[in-house]
Amino acid sequence: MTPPFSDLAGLRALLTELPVPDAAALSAAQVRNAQLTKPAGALGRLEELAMWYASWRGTPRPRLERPQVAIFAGNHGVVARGVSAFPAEVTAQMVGNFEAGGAAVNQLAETFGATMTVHPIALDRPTADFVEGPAMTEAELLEAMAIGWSAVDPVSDLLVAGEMGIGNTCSASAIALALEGGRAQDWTGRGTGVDAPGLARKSEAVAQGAARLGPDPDPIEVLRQLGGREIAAMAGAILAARHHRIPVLLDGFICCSAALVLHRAAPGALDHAVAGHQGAEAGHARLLQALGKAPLLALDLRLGEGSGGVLAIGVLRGALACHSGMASFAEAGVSDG
Ligand SMILES: O=C(O)c1ccc[n+]([C@@H]2O[C@H](COP(=O)([O-])O)[C@@H](O)[C@H]2O)c1
Ligand SMILES: Cc1cc2nc[nH]c2cc1C
Repeated sequence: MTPPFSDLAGLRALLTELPVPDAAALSAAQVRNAQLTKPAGALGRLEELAMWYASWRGTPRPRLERPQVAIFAGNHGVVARGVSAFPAEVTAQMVGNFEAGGAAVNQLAETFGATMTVHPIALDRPTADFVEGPAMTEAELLEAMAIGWSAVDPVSDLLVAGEMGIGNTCSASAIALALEGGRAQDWTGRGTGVDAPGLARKSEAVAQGAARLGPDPDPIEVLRQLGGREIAAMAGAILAARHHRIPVLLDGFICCSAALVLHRAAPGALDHAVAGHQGAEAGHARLLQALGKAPLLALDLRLGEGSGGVLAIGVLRGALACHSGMASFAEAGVSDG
């Protein structure tokens, strides 16, 4: 679907008029939750999860039928500094692997019944090295965000935004540092497994890139200056999902850096999103704290591709099956204490 913005002013305007959850569906779901055959609260966070989902879908007894995974790929100029364990050509090679069905996320998407689309963005045109200057022009940022927006199928009932991009943990760390502050080392991890000298180069690049922006930078400008195309596309996709009232399961460190941009640009911009997992990348736990999100899973993943978000579909599906399928005390003839 064509994005309803063609310039930064239009994008900023959208962030001020975000759809809100359906209050009537939420209260009906709360009433239903209280009547189900279990001790109050016994399904723990599954109860919250089901009611959250009901509120965004506008129905007290929802099912999850059309989950969508959208994977975005981009290349990064900063890779020339030796900040990744892998060369940049792996990005395009993995896109081929996604298209052929051979990546981990293909198997996970199939396991959890999600459709999957792959969106390589200008792989032959890496972003500029963000240590030296802006990673993207305004037009490039808008193009990438529009690709993300358009990738979201309005009839889907769940979105997982995933990514592939050699060097993108460096970009994600710089975004986090610029928006949250602290020390570059706190936000910088090993990504695909860079060695100690590479980690030192990466941390230095993160520090220098964020320092270029000065204190309290504008979040959308941070995305343009330090982001990658796939990160901008994920931000566009998460925003589109909000527009269509499609709940989102966030993936790993890079996905969460895209989410952070929206979170800082507009309070509540991630109310339709839940953290699918907490990964092993240094900085992800801190990033989730900054987002105020508790993860559903913690499996030490550090893959990206949307993998942790897709795995969490199973948890959400379980929550919805209980909420929408269980009998009430009255229906089952069980004394409600
Ligand atoms: O999602 C994560 O938390 C995550 C953590 C570490 C690595 N990755 C993936 O690894 C790639 C980036 O790693 P790097 O070392 O090249 O910056 C990129 O393709 C990501 O999908 C992803
Ligand atoms: C092989 C490989 C697969 C990936 N999937 C996501 N990021 C990746 C990085 C590499 C290097």
